Amino acid sequence: MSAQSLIKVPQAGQKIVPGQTIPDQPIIPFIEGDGIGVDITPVMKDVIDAAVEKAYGGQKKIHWMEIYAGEKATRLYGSDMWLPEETLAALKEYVVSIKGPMTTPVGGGIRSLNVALRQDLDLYVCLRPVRYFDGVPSPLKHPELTNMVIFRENTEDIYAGIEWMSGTESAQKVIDFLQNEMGVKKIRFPASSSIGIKPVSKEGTERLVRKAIQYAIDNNRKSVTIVHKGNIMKFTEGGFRDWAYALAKDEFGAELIDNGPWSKIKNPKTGEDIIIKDAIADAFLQQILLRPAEYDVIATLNLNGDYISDALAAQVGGIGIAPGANLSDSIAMFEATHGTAPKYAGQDKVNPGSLILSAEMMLRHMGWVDAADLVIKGMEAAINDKQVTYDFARLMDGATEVSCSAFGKAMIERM
Ligand SMILES: NC(=O)C1=CN([C@@H]2O[C@H](COP(=O)(O)OP(=O)(O)OC[C@H]3O[C@@H](n4cnc5c(N)ncnc54)[C@H](OP(=O)(O)O)[C@@H]3O)[C@@H](O)[C@H]2O)C=CC1
Ligand SMILES: O=C(O)CCC(=O)C(=O)O
Ligand SMILES: [Mg+2]
Repeated sequence: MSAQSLIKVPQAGQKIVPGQTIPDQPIIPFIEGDGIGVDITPVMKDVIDAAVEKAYGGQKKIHWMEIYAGEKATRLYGSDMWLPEETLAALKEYVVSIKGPMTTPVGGGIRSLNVALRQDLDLYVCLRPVRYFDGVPSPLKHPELTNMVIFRENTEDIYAGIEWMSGTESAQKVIDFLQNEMGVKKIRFPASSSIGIKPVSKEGTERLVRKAIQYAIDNNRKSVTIVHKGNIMKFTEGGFRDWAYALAKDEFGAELIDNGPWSKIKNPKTGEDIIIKDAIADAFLQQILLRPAEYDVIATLNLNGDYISDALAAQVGGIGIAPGANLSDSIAMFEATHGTAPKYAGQDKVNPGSLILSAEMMLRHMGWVDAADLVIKGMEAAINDKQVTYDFARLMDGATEVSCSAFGKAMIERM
């Protein structure tokens, strides 16, 4: 890694320090992102600056600090510098940050930088709330019934990227080990198989499920559903389910309903029951379409969570307004659910809503609730006035299609 420093720390502004009051003038690092990052990131900053200015009349202000990863980093630091050391250091030091999407090639090439960031910073919760905004076009008759919050495990599973390419010495070694030492007889076509490993741990499951249940308690939600494929992958996905139920019992006092496995917790803050239940992933994917009102907080593994995120986003209008956060116990890095949408890059066309709503989550995380509320108000009003980007305009009657930047302006005018 290069020792050169390209990050310009803003002259004014202060670091956010975990456990201390958020300063009025925090420095927030941002990664622009590849592809449509160049379109959506500046719009997100403008909208957030306007909301903060309007909410606090200049008393509070974000000092944005650009840090680099992905293709932009390779242009600035050198051709193999996808994730410079100083970027990682800044994300750790400044604690709260936001990023645009980054490209991961299919098949060969670099491994996901997004996954690398989550693993290096141990951002074990991927938090993705899915809610409906009035007026947004949706394929469902009652999209407003979809109101779920996904807690996706963010550091383990097949997503950890432990795999070996077919035909390599390494793949052969693993196959030999499995066949000769572990008695595995079921690898079909062993001479040409690539092999991947799926680690799922008790600790990793427990810390994720603990956060999901605590969220349900703090936000007065009705249920937590553990989504897994534990009938087939018994010790990984099945382990996730069993450890999750056990944690609900041991740490939150969950009691079995009838003979189980469903259980319930009395919310200590409201006295209401929170149902702890589970669903097998394939059945869950059809039920969220047919009976979405029955699901609330979702706790799931990494790959399931990836699929479920985009599927649920589609139910409420698509990944143009699907926000998210990656969280550890001390660091929060916000990012949209969608990727770099390369065919639209640089066209000022796509919906900046996902990244703006990710920043809205960031404002709430900082306790800047008035500014966050203004962001929601601006978005609701722009959609209500049918001033929307192409993704909504193509499905709405009487809409005016506006550009990415014009949607940001439409939001600001309506705060
Ligand atoms: N966290 C991250 O950084 C992520 C990165 N990626 C990476 O992004 C790259 C591209 O992935 P891909 O599979 O094409 O998925 P994308 O999410 O980038 O795009 C898929 C489709 O979703 C729609 N879409 C995405 N973003 C928006 C937006 N802001 N506004 C409106 N519509 C949007 C577009 O649909 P339509 O064509 O219908 O207009 C687009 O073609 C890959 O390299 C992938 O690895 C993927 C996901 C997350
Ligand atoms: O890292 C990537 O390229 C894809 C990640 C992704 O799809 C997600 O986290 O939702
Ligand atoms: Mg995804």
